[in-house]
Order: sequence, then structure tokens, then C-alpha cells
Amino acid sequence: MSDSEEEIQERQLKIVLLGDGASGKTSLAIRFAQEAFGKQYKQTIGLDFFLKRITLPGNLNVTLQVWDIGGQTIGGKMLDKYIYGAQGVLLVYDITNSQSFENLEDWLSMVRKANEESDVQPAISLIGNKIDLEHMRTVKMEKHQRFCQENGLVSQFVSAKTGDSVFLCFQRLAAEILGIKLNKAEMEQSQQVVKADIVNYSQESVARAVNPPRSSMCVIQ
Ligand SMILES: Nc1nc2c(ncn2[C@@H]2O[C@H](COP(=O)(O)OP(=O)(O)OP(=O)(O)O)[C@@H](O)[C@H]2O)c(=O)[nH]1
Repeated sequence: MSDSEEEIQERQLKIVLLGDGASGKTSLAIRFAQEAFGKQYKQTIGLDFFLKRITLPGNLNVTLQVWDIGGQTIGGKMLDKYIYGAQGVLLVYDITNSQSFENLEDWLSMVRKANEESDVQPAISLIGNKIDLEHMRTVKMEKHQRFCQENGLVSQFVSAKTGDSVFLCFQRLAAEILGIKLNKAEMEQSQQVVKADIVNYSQESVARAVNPPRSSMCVIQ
């Protein structure tokens, strides 16, 4: 076999991103595939694709075909077809939006329905996104963990904004599909250190912090 034929035969995995609109699916796909983030919300109509090659332990190269499915496709005719044949699913919700968590039952049942007739079921991870907004969390950690236990899901918290654990969630899912165990060091390596924004405080605000007025306001950036 020539080198190029081997290249073509390299393992590709279909990974589908599902969850409510605005939970951050496109942002996760862009953070993973292009290492970028945009603040502006642009609704995905239908679906988008991203490709990214990763190396798993043992020097195993795999290409992830990431299918970013618009949240509005729920209940639509095409959804079954998009999900069909996926080896992995990232079920995404926004930790600051309880409704996006409540609707996971529906998304999960879509996955089960689309794969009803296949012998192999996809590996599924539950992704709690926007952990940079921990102070605004409305979905309790225990609820997340219980949902994972009840449905046999891999659990992960991420932030598409800071990049925290984004690569890790895709890597863990790929490893799960291929039956590869990641050790602690490998997982920690993929976690990526979160960079804090540098804020230039004015003289005035520093003075205020040292000597605060009676009622102060907390500004979250
Ligand atoms: N703070 C914060 N905002 C995020 C994060 N991820 C996504 N967002 C923002 O949330 C909004 C929605 O993100 P999208 O990635 O477009 O959401 P989506 O799930 O693809 O939405 P649909 O296309 O409607 O399905 C955007 O304004 C993003 O900038 C995150 O981790 N932290």
C-alpha cells in the first residue's frame, strides 16, 4: 500500500454535537478545530462540519469529523439522518441555563431513536459548558452527575471561551470509542491552562479598591 493510500485509510470518527440553541456547540467546535472563540452568537442553520486530526496514546492518529448540529433542528425531519452512524456524541448544555439541561432528555432520546436499529451504540459525553461563568451556574453539579450515572455518560465540564478542557472532552470521547484508556498525566496535559484576561485598572479604581465606598458594585468582565 502506498503512503497516500494509508493516509486515506486512516481512522475517521464521526462525532456529533447536540444540545439546545446557544449552549455553545459551534463555539466548542471552533475552539477545538481552530483554537479561536467569538463572542457574537450566530445561530447554526442545519449543520456545519469541522475536521481535526488528533494523536491518541500509542501514536494513534485519528481524524475527528465534527458535526455541529443547529439546536433548532430538534423535532425536525433531518435530525435522525445527521445523528445516524455517529460513533460519538457530545451532549452540550449551558451551566447557566437550566432549560438547556432539562431538554437533554429529549436530545438523548433522539440519539437512542436514531440508533435503534444499529448494533453499536455511540459513546456519549455530557458536556456542561460555560464554566467561566461559574458564578452564574443554575444547574447543580449533583444533577449533572446523576444524569451521567443514570444514562452511562462520560462527564465533562468545559469552557469554549477560555478553552478549559475543550481538547480533553474530544480526546476522551475518541479514546472511549476506540477503547483506549487515558492515564491521569495524559488527561492533565490536555486540560490546557486557562489564561486570565489582563485588566488595566485605572488609578481611580485602584484607589477605590483600597478605600471602597459604602455601597460597591461588582463588575464581571
Ligand atoms: N461565557 C461563555 N460564553 C460562551 C461559551 N460558549 C459559547 N458562548 C457564547 O454563547 C453564545 C452561543 O454560542 P454558540 O456556540 O453559537 O451556540 P450553539 O449551541 O452553537 O447555538 P445554535 O447554533 O443555535 O445551536 C455565543 O454568544 C457564544 O459566544 C463559554 O464557554 N463561555
